[in-house]
Parts: sequence; C-alpha cells; structure tokens
Amino acid sequence: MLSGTDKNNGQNIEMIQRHSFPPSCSKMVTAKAWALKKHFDGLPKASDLELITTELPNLKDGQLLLESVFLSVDPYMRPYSQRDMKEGDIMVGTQVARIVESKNPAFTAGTFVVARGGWRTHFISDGKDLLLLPSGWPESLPKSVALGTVGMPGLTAYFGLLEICKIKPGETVLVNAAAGAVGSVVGQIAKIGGCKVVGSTGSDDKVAYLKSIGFDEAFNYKTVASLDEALRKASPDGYDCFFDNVGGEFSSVAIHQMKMFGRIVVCGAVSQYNNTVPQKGTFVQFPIVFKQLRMEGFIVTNWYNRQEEALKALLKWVVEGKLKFHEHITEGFENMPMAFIGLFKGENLGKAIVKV
Ligand SMILES: NC(=O)C1=CN([C@@H]2O[C@H](COP(=O)(O)OP(=O)(O)OC[C@H]3O[C@@H](n4cnc5c(N)ncnc54)[C@H](OP(=O)(O)O)[C@@H]3O)[C@@H](O)[C@H]2O)C=CC1
Ligand SMILES: CCCCC/C=C/C=O
Repeated sequence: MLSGTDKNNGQNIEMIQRHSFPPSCSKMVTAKAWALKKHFDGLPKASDLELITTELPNLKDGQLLLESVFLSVDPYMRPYSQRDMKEGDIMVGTQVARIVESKNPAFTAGTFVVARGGWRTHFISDGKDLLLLPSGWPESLPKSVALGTVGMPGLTAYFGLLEICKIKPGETVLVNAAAGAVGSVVGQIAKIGGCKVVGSTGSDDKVAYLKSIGFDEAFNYKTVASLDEALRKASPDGYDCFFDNVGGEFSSVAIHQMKMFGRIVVCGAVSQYNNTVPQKGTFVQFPIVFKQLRMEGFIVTNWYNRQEEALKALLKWVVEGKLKFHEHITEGFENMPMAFIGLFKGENLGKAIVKV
C-alpha cells in the first residue's frame, strides 16, 4: 500500500495499491501517478517528485474507472503541498477524464467529466465528486477549457471581480500575472463590464497578447525602469480595483496608487510561494486608512455553490467570442513536473495544461 494519504477528496477515490492483483482479475489497469517524494525547498525540482506505476483493482458496484485526458497544473499546488501534504502523498489536482468503465448507474462509459483525481493517469471514483461539462459545450471547444477559462481559474476571475471587487462601468482595474489562466479572464470580464483594464506581465510577447484580447494598457514588469512609474503612466488617476495574483513587491507599490475607496482582491501571491524564509514588506495601514480601501482575500471553492451560474456565463462569453482563451499545452504525463515548475518561471501563456 502507499505510505501517504490521499488528499484528492480521499473519500471518493480509491488509493492506488502498490501490490499486484491475482491473475484471476480480468481487467487489470496500469496507472501512473506523481507523488511528493520530498517537500519542495524554494523552486520545485523534478527530483522532488516521484513517478509511481501501479495496478488498479477491479471495480466494485457503484464505482467508475476514469482515464485522465487533460490535467491541470496550478500555482496553488505549491503552497498546498507545503501546508497540507506529507512526503509520499499523491499530488493534488484536477483533470478532464473519460469514464472508461462504469458500475455506477448515474454515469455511462465514454462520458467526459471534471474530476479531482490528483496527478494520476487512471483512478477509481464513486462518482460523488465528478462534474459533467456544462450543457451546450460545443464539439469544437477543447474539453481542456473546462480546466481553465470555463473552469476553476475562470470561476476565480468571475467571483473575485464581480463579487469581491464589485466592478462598475467606467472604473479602472489593475491585474497582475495578467496573461495567465486567472488574469487573462479577469481583464476580459472587466472589459465586458465596461472598465478600463491595465495588465502587468512578464514578457513582451505576453504584453502583445494582452493588447490583442482587449487590455487597454499592458506592460512588462521585468523590463520597466520603475514599476511605480509604469503604473502611473498606465492610469494617471490611479486604480479603483486591483486584482492581485502576485503579492510581494508589486502589491507594496500598487497599493499606493489606489483611488479613494478602492478595492483590492487578494487572489494569490505567486511571487511568494517559493520563499524559503518569511519576507518583510511595507506596512499597508496608511493607504488603507487614508484612502479608505477595502482589501479582501478569497478562495474560489467558497463560491462553488454558485458555480453552475458562473460556468454558464463563462461558456456563453466564450461561445460568443467575447472571452478569448489561450492554452499552454505540455504533452505527456511524464512531463507534469516540468509543466508545474514552468508556472514559476512564467513559461505559460494562458492556462497551463498537460495532455496525457
Ligand atoms: N484564491 C483562489 O481561490 C485562487 C487563487 N489563484 C491564484 O491566482 C494566481 C494566478 O494563478 P493562475 O492564473 O492559475 O496562474 P498563471 O496561469 O498566471 O501562472 C502563473 C504566472 O505567474 C507569474 N509569476 C510566476 N512567478 C512570478 C513571480 N515571482 N513574480 C511575478 N509573477 C510571477 C508568471 O507570469 P508572468 O510571465 O506574468 O510573470 C506565471 O506565468 C496565483 O497566485 C494563484 O495561486 C488561482 C486560483 C484560485
Ligand atoms: C480546487 C482548486 C482550489 C484552488 C484554490 C486556490 C487557492 C490559491 O491559489
């Protein structure tokens, strides 16, 4: 048996067994999975992860066998592994999977679902945590988009912007990591909502991409002489909303350019996830008090009671061409670690996906 526990909604997913099953089992399935071999220290390394090959047992009544088709790599996996995982655990994560075999009357083989199966090629589920793609999903739309713009990152943008920032037409919205999975949706929803949008990102190609999807202003934070000046130039009057994906130094500078009664949604802090020692930043109380700012953190899963409504809206915008998406696809399950590490080097434009 695996020595680690299963954090991937463990109640619903049968642990992969390390031992073989007797030859009498008719349908032995070989599954691969990535386990956390050693806790990350700074930037994750491929050698911190271990590829495990195992065989799955036959299905019991009520169970399904799933095969991952597309897997998601996301920045949250880095802080999550540190806080909530122990060495030996299978990496947490989400995939678009195809039902290979079903002994559960609620699901038929061949159906595609979004699952929280972790970094695995195959897994067994009782079906309780599987999500069908939203109805009306066009045949021409890649199913991987259910892991990005019409999935968790899209929901993050949707609820963060509409419910935490509560954008209003005519306002100016700032977003960093703007060419990524969440940021690119934030900017486009803000445009749909009648806002001016400023995006910060880490390469000139990404700047060009942001302009091509409708951002009013975009700059490369790695090459500007002064972040303070770049923010001021992009919006001399300041910012009503700041959707913060990056944290750290960027946030310390941007908070001073908020307008009176501005709102900051603290979505993530990707610049800080690989820190090995706690960092000190500037104190935030002065701008918060004197500009009467609201600064609020949130976790998207807290809004999942409304995910049906939001996925429907996101899919509609995609189909109408109002919400563009880009995917950074890495081929091969064995390359998952490199796809994950690439997030912290800015390698992805749009949603980082692994195609099995
Ligand atoms: N609160 C919530 O519920 C959720 C929060 N999040 C958070 O949203 C943020 C964006 O996630 P997501 O869109 O999936 O990821 P992205 O697709 O944006 O990928 C990460 C990007 O972050 C940028 N980045 C990486 N390292 C640094 C750094 N040191 N400094 C500045 N930028 C950096 C890179 O873009 P670049 O080239 O521009 O530097 C990279 O491409 C993350 O902080 C994530 O944790 C995501 C989902 C849910
Ligand atoms: C099911 C995925 C939940 C992601 C929450 C992310 C938090 C911060 O990055």
